[in-house]
Amino acid sequence: MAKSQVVVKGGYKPLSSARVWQDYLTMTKPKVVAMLLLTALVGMCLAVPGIPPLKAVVFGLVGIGLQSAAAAAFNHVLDRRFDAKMARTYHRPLAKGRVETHKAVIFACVLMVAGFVVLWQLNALTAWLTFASLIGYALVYTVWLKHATPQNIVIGGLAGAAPPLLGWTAVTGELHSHALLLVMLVFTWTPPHFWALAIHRRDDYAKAGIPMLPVTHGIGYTKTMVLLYTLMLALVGLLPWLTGMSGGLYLAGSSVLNLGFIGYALKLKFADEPGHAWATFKYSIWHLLALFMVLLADHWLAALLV
Ligand code: HEM
Ligand SMILES: CC(C)=CCC/C(C)=C/CC/C(C)=C/COP(=O)(O)OP(=O)(O)O
Repeated sequence: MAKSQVVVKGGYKPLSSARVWQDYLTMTKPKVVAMLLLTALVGMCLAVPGIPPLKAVVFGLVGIGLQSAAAAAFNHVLDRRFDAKMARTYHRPLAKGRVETHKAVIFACVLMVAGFVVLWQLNALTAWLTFASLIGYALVYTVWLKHATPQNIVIGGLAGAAPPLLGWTAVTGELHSHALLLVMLVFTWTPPHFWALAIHRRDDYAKAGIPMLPVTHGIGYTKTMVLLYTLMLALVGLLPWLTGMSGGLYLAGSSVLNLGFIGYALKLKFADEPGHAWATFKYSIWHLLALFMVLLADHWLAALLV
């Protein structure tokens, strides 16, 4: 039976085109890419005093979005056998065999090339840095780090942390220390974001033979690491204010958000209850969304006040 067919009474029926579209969309990890684009957009806005140029915003978001989606699709291809072993991922299009591997590879390549060409219209620096992030996630993390060390997501997290810098260079064509501060924020946020989920899904990762921290070092140790990284995030979170990049609104907003994250991590370590690791993971997503909104609000407030 062709993989694009399903068994029905009396024969086979092709998958509906809506289902096929849905599968290709799923391969791009749309919610993750949306969050990556938000951090890129904030990087673009913080790079200049007023509103960034429309061409840089549109081409930058489209290009970074296409390359991120390509990286996610490559991840689906390369991880399909591991995805098939985990309850969270066994229903994915490639793991289930609904999309054939060669079609997914072509899809990812088209997104990758299109994204590169779009970013090239802006500047070579952004095109190459974004491509490096794609390689970092799709190859270095997915193929090697993920299966090699429990520090996989710490090192691999650099690719996911890059979009604020990519947004910044899309607008200015140059690297800037303030853009690197934004990268540091996402980089420090990633371990508690992921390890909270990995605690919740520990048995899944063990079954698939993936050496995530709760599998190799135990849940108690991972909870300690989550707490330490939330404390580190609170310190890194002070840097935008200490360096004069952001003002009082940012300091107040980020402090509330970071203290909230520390609160979740403390409860996870010292007063855990069923479902709290999952709640901590969910909080991490709202935390990052709100943190970048606060950075933006603070930046525009400063522009209004001068
Ligand atoms: C190496 C770094 C990272 C790892 C290993 C990781 C891992 C994961 C995993 C496994 C999920 C799926 C959870 C589920 O079962 O629903 C997830 C969800 C999510 N991640 Fe991450 N993540 C990383 C970095 C990032 C970054 C940098 C961002 C954005 C800036 C991000 C944003 C999100 C969002 C928005 C979701 C929710 C998606 C949904 O609800 O479908 N992640 N992450
Ligand atoms: C060009 C650019 C900015 C690239 C970065 C692209 C990108 C999609 C980064 C997000 C990181 C992420 C979702 C990791 C989870 O992978 P996983 O394999 O551990 O999770 P899974 O088991 O859910 O697939």
